[in-house]
Amino acid sequence: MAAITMTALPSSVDHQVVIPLLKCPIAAAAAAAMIPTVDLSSPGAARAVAEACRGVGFFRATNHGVPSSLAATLEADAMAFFALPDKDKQSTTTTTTPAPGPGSARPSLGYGSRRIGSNGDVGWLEYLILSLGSNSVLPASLRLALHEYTRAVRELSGRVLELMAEGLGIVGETERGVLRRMVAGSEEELVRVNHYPPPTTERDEDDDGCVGITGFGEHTDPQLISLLRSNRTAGYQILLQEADEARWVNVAPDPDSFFVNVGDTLQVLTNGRFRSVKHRVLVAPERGGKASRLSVIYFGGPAPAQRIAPLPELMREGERSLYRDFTWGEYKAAAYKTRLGDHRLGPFQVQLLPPAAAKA
Ligand SMILES: O=C(O)CCC(=O)C(=O)O
Ligand SMILES: [Fe+2]
Repeated sequence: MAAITMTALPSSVDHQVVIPLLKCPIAAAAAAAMIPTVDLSSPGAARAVAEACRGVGFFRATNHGVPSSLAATLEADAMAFFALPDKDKQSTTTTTTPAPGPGSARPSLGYGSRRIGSNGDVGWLEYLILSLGSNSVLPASLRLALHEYTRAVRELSGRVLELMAEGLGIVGETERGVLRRMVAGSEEELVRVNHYPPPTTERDEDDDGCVGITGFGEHTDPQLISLLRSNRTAGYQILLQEADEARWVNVAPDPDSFFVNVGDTLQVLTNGRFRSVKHRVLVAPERGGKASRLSVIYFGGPAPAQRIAPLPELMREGERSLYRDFTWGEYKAAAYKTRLGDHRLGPFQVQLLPPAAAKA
């Protein structure tokens, strides 16, 4: 097996943490064709969004209407933040919330490095995680940039949720807002800024190509929807299900687009018609490469008391729910007690999912 020796650490924290190695998957060029792209301004957008969510659970959204200047400003401010000394970054925690203990029902808000959640997951990254409703002690310009950016991305998320509903056949001015309304004003919206410093490594190549290290371990996102934008540094991968085989596929970075993920909650709300897709970030040492990956992800979740069950308007006669009833609060509590890669919907499932895209 190939070996990677880390010779530079992104932070002085936790030198003992051992970050797992990963094998690189198939070449990005071959993978590009497998990632659906939806032009959100096109008349067929609702149908295309639904098709992508049924098949892959993931798509690249173009013509999304979020001004590129907002992302550029945020990116510059976030990079400046991550370049601060560790002690300054670590003092950036939310003012109102104490750190959660192991197995807690909520993520630790504020700055983090290497450790993801409280159950032993680690990755080659540092990050900021903020609840849109919380008070954080961030440098003023970063706070403003995040505010402006998330305001635009929230709006985009609402539009995409409407397109999803429409693509599922829920039409009518009011009716198609069913998913959008679950997220808007729920106070369960999070934004996460991830910074993956370039590793300085010695690497070997094995027969299948290179290996890298875990930036962010494999998982599905628990909320309804996630919208990700990154800079030009590669690393994001999704697990593509093809017939009986699942394989990791590189998603070529595209700072002009948003990448939309179906979350676990949306899978349940659609009774398995839409799929939450497993994804991860691999940090691969490119020879001589010094580029950091910076990504910003908006997560849209419902209110804690929201009942999560298949939407009645979608259910065909005689169709049974694949899941037992639960609330978002219950799911969140269960999800944050697990490891990243666990099948978190498993304990809520009462019937196996049919093969992807088999349902109309
Ligand atoms: O940072 C990335 O590119 C993706 C990270 C991710 O999947 C997450 O934060 O849920
Ligand atoms: Fe994720």
